Amino acid sequence: MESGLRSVTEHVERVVALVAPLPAVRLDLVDADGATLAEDQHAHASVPPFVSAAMDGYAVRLADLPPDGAPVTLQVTGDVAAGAADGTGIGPGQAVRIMTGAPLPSGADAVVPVEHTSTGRFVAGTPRAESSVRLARRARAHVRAAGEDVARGELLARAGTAVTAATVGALAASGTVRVPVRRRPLVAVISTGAELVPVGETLGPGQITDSNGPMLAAAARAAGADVVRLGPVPDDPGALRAALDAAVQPVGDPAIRPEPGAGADLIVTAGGVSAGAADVVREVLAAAASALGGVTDADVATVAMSPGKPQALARWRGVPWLALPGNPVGAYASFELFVRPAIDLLRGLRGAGKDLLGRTCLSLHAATAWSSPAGRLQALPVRLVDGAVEPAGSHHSLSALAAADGLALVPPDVEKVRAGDVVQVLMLR
Ligand SMILES: Nc1nc2c(c(=O)[nH]1)N[C@H]1C(S)=C(S)[C@@H](COP(=O)(O)OP(=O)(O)OC[C@H]3O[C@@H](n4cnc5c(N)ncnc54)[C@H](O)[C@@H]3O)O[C@H]1N2
Ligand code: MOO
Repeated sequence: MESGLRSVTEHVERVVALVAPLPAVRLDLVDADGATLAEDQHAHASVPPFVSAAMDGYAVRLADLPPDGAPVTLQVTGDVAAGAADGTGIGPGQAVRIMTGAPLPSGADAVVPVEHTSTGRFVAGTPRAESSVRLARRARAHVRAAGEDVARGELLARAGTAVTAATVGALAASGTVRVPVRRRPLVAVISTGAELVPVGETLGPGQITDSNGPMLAAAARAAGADVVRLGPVPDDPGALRAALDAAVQPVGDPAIRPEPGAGADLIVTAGGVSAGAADVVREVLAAAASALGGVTDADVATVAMSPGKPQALARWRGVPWLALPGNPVGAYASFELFVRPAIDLLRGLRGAGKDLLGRTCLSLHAATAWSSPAGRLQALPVRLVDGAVEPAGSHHSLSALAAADGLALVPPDVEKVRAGDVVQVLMLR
């Protein structure tokens, strides 16, 4: 480790100490996708709720069908469509037309698919004309038992997992209406820098387009957060303080943000955190002890990583604030290493805050050699080639990041990665 630098692991620990899971709220299931379950979810009801047909065909009594497979002619006494109420029953020598998902008539214990009967096929929209059908016993009964898909009381989804489309489907089917969840956190993204202009605006001399703001907002959304974007703010402490205040103002839809007075749950700034004369984040953090207030728990550090060395943590009016460096690749690497774990923790995801660096790494072989700075964890944009990885471009360039499939995380004590070495890769897509 380069002397005087804080390890990435220690910085992650400080991030983890700054944030806590959001409180659990009850949301309508249909609004809960993307939120995290706060309690295990069990099926309230069986799926299907009744014994039903698994095929379009005829409901029959196996006792009427010779075990040797010889065909028989049965009298067709009725129709049962999906959605029909119970009531139809069959007796000896009888069959009824039945559609997939319809309740099996009392007395029936098998369904013979229509294509294996003398009827051949049903014509949609045409009423039943046949009064009898010839068919034979099949190997399978084509009947779904009640609860075959989901048994009442069965564990369907665990606390600490995200509500996915599949979770919504399984819970809706089994009678869940509202769910206890931790909602998507609201992350305020603020880019700082006098040189920045918003996307789409014409650049004047010395100006560049704010790319960190849109990039970090996209990354936060992909990590399961909602985002409010502020700035870019100039290198003026008053302007930054105003943006930070705007971030913690109540915002949004009360249906999904039920706590009264809730603003951002996490603030992320980019830029202004290193040694420059106009480094506005440093300036606002340094005023922590002054009468201006707002900032508490300020913690400025140089972290043993490359890129992304200058970092800071604080609270703004109580809300956790992660200050990332302005260099775009450093800002992105900092997002993956520090902001994503904070979002995971706010969401209350299982395992969040425990093994943060190991969470989505793959062990992959290096396809070529590259060097890594002594004493710093290297976060290098890499691309996949035949299952191995190589640098995606020149080390700290945005074009390399755009081409990258992942970030190779090379430990501080490794200065040379050789072709064939195994490296840990945080996958980005
Ligand atoms: N004397 C020293 N100078 C620097 C050090 C140091 O230790 N001593 N550290 C360097 C490192 S490493 C980094 S990283 C940068 C980080 O500095 P800041 O966080 O203060 O970032 P800025 O100075 O505001 O910007 C750095 C760079 O990134 C561009 N930038 C900033 N914001 C955006 C944005 N939203 N979109 C696109 N590009 C952005 C900015 O124009 C600068 O080129 O400091 C080094 N200097
Ligand atoms: O920390 Mo800076 O992001 O190395 O370039």
